[in-house]
Amino acid sequence: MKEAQTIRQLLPLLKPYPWVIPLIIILGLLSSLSEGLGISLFIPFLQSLEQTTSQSVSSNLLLNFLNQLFIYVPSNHRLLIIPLCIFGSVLLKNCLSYSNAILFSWLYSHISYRLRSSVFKQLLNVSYGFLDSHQSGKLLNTLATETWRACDALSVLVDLIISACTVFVFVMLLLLVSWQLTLLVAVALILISFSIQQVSRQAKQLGKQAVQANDHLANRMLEGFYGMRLIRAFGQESYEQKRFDQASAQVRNTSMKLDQLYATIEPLSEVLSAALLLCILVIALLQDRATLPTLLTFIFILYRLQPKVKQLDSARVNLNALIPSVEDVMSFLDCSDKPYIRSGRTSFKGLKQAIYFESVSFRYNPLDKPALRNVSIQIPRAKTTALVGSSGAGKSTLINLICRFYDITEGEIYVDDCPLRQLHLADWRSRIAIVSQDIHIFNTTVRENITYGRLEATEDEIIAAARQAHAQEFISNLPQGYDTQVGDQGIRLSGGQRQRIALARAILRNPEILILDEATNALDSVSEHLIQKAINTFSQDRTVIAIAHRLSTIEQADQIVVIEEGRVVEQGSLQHLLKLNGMFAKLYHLQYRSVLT
Ligand SMILES: Nc1ncnc2c1ncn2[C@@H]1O[C@H](COP(=O)(O)OP(=O)(O)OP(=O)(O)O)[C@@H](O)[C@H]1O
Repeated sequence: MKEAQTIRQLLPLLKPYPWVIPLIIILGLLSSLSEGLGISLFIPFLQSLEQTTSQSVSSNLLLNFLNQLFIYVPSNHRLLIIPLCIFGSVLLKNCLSYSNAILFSWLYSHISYRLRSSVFKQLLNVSYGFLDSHQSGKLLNTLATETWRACDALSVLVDLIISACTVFVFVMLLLLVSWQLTLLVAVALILISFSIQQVSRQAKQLGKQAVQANDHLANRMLEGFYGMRLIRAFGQESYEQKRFDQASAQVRNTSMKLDQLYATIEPLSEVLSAALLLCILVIALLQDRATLPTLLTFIFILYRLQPKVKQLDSARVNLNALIPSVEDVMSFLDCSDKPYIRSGRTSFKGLKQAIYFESVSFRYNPLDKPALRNVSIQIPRAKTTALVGSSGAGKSTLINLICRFYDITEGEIYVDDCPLRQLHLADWRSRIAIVSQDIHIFNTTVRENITYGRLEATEDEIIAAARQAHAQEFISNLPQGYDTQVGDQGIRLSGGQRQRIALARAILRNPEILILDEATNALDSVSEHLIQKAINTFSQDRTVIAIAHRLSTIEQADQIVVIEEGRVVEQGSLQHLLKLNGMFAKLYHLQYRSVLT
């Protein structure tokens, strides 16, 4: 049964609360029992109307039990006592159902919270390699939509359990009232259930299509957000609108089909059930085996059973439609098939001599060509190392490996004499700050953006960092100073201002190793001058690794590493490399000198 498979997948979610589902089942059973008892009490009540109770000794266990209940109640009091008992059981049933609903809402909110948190944690921990190979829209859809749908599956599961409890109790009652009629009902119910099964199969198919359509739509939304400038600049609004509408139409069509499918369940179930009820009534009356009160009670129980069976069927169909969402979230949370960057145990006390690359090779994917090949370099402490090379040479890859965003495929990186992989990851990264060209500015205040470098920094430290990054002046001219909201991606700031905020963030972190990925796009000369000045002061006595695009960085570097097609082709000081008259000298004269002339 597919439902059983889904339930098994949902079980890990329930693990932290092992007592809740048994409690829900017990409450569900008790509530069904009290409802069943309330309905059954109509038999002695109707019999007392006929005033036949005292003489009736039936072979029916249930009837005898109910008669025994009121044997000591004088018949003229029964008309009052029995309705009171019926009311009592209705009251009890509703109290138990209410408790179950409250318990479930508690469980639902706790589990959905845990699930969202686990999905986000997975997103933060899984290796970049995994993220690279998945579309961000798909990941966003998993986090934003499928997580909710997976929680809905849990809610449907609980509906299923409660309905199953009620159906179980009511079927037991029916058996006690008349097993022959119950058998007839059972055969008919199986037939009804079989027709619902067909609907259920279709629902699962549609559920899969719905997940795909949602993934696709989320992708289009993301592309729309991030590509907004490009779309407008290239006048592609109508093209993008068309692509978005197509993705949106797919979502509309699948969700409409799913809704239509859900809508068929109720009428289908009701028509088949009505036919069933009428058949039973006719058969029972023709056979004249049941007394009228018993028959009425049987039909009344059956009547109350109908919505429960319908609920059970809807729950099964819904559960099937939600299986793809559960699978999507569970497979994302499954740690066994994903790469992770594991932290080492050695704590990092500070760089003493150098970072050594020893015959390091790396490829992003096993089938890709290597991004770094057999790289052996030394990055000495408290010196500036400039990485130079043409686009796609492997400079950023080298930085990625130093930050351990990826793990090397061959060779070893040593921090002094300790392999990088053995260092405590958070320790190591806490000593690094990156000022990169693709700065991320959070949509919050200037202060929060700077404080991201060190969350516990004091106001004075924040201002000092901003001053050092030459950002204090423009920040104090902003409408609310440090409390100014900078907009999405810092849209309300200029490129140079964003860079200075990013620099202030790095300065506040007070890193031992500073990684600079210099902007290739030209900033205005004032901004560039200010940023360069700030970086120069800040770089003193720090280990700086710079992907160098500016002549000044190259000229101030203690060593230059030239990378081409993943290999280190030249290495040494500026003078040494110029004397070699090789690749760097060519690049230097062509690219950098031309900047001066
Ligand atoms: N996430 C990735 N997945 C797969 N391949 C990648 C990834 N990032 C980079 N590459 C590939 O690795 C090689 C080196 O790229 P890298 O980004 O290190 O170059 P780079 O020297 O920093 O270039 P640029 O100066 O243009 O930024 C390129 O062939 C690139 O296509």
